[in-house]
Amino acid sequence: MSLKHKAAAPAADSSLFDQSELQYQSGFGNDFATEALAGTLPVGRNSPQRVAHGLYAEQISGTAFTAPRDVNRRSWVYRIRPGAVHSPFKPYSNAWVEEPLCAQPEPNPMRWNPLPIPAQPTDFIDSWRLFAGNGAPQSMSGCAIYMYCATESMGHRYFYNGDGELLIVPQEGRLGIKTEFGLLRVEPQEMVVIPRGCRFNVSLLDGHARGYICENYGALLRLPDLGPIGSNGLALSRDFETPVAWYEDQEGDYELIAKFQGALWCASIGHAPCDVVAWHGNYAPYKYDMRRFNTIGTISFDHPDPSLFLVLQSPSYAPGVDDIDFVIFPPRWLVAENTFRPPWFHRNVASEFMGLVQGQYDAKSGGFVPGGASLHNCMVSHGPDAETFDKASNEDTSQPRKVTDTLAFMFETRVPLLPSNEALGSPLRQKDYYLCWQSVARHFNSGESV
Ligand SMILES: O=C(O)Cc1cc(O)ccc1O
Ligand SMILES: [Fe+2]
Repeated sequence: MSLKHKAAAPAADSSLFDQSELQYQSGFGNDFATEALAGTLPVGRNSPQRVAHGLYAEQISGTAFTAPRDVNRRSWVYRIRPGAVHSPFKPYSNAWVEEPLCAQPEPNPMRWNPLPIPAQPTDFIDSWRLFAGNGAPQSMSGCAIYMYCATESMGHRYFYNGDGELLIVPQEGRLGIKTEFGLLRVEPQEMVVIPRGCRFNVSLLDGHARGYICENYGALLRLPDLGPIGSNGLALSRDFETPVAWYEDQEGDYELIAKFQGALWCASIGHAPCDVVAWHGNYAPYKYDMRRFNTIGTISFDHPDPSLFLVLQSPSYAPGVDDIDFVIFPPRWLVAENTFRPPWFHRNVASEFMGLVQGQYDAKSGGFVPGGASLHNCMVSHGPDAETFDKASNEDTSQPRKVTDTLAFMFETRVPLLPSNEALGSPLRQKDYYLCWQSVARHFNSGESV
């Protein structure tokens, strides 16, 4: 049953995001305080007997009440109506959540072409396609990986995800995102994280939009420790941007769609859900411009492990082992001498789902295209294709070389990723992907040392 509300996006929506400078607060996981109406935030307490301006106080907890202070995340929001004011949720069926994961995945490398632009008008929420996943919302560990390709703004439809936080990586088309915590405009080369439970609405600012989503059921994404790198480097805390308070005060026919325990639900709601006038706390959406990543690599020899490209991690209970690593491969100098510079041939206990936002990835001469994806599961052999291998083994490594105009990324997971049946059988799947290694030549000569 689809309760899809066909109301068009209010005209004001696109102009909301037109402002060249939306305001953001800086710093990863900071304790923010922001008000759209001066004098709203209570001073010295969270829940006064009566909140200023006749608002309601509501706490949104993203971690256990008793989580250690350094990982404890919660925010207090002061809103026109409490979140509970909506009609009961009813099942909302939509193919993308019902799509099963393959129970018996094959140990083959896999690669897909980009999702085409849908022929039917499709908004952000209806456009998700499940590609792979592991774990389960019920155990609060693991993830699901989707790709989206949408042609319509969400209008009066809002969404929240009770199963996990959403890491969204746009590949084409800017997104204007209204959230309970304020407005975000996100463009390709940026990424955005919407916390579990946060209500939001996506407008398309460029006609259509395509990208990747990692739904994280487990521990909240955080910045990694830097160890011997020191106090600066990789993604810098100050470059993470969280919106300032913004609210809509509209009555009308709205829909609130929820994802909860692997199913979609829909409730009607008589007002626009982003009615938070002020908030404070450290549980809120944030975006990050990946062009700001301080990429660190070797200045001597050898190709380091890609953990050096880690932006955010969702830690597991095993020390040093993450449920999810979000890793990026931005433009960078390659200077390693007497080194095979691109990614090496390898097999990895972790499972690697990759996407390409722009340009060419340095391990592949073709086939891995912007908007496409690849999956190299636990211990599946992969690495540079034959052409890349030949080129890199003959490159003059006494000269530095710059890798430019490129941005690839990887969702790397601790447990194997089960591809969806839809992804396995999709016409987008490059069934001939394995061929890119079949012409890797035999050079063995027992009489020569190099
Ligand atoms: O292309 C890949 O497979 C991702 C990757 C990149 C790299 O530099 C080293 C290891 C690795 O898995
Ligand atoms: Fe790899």
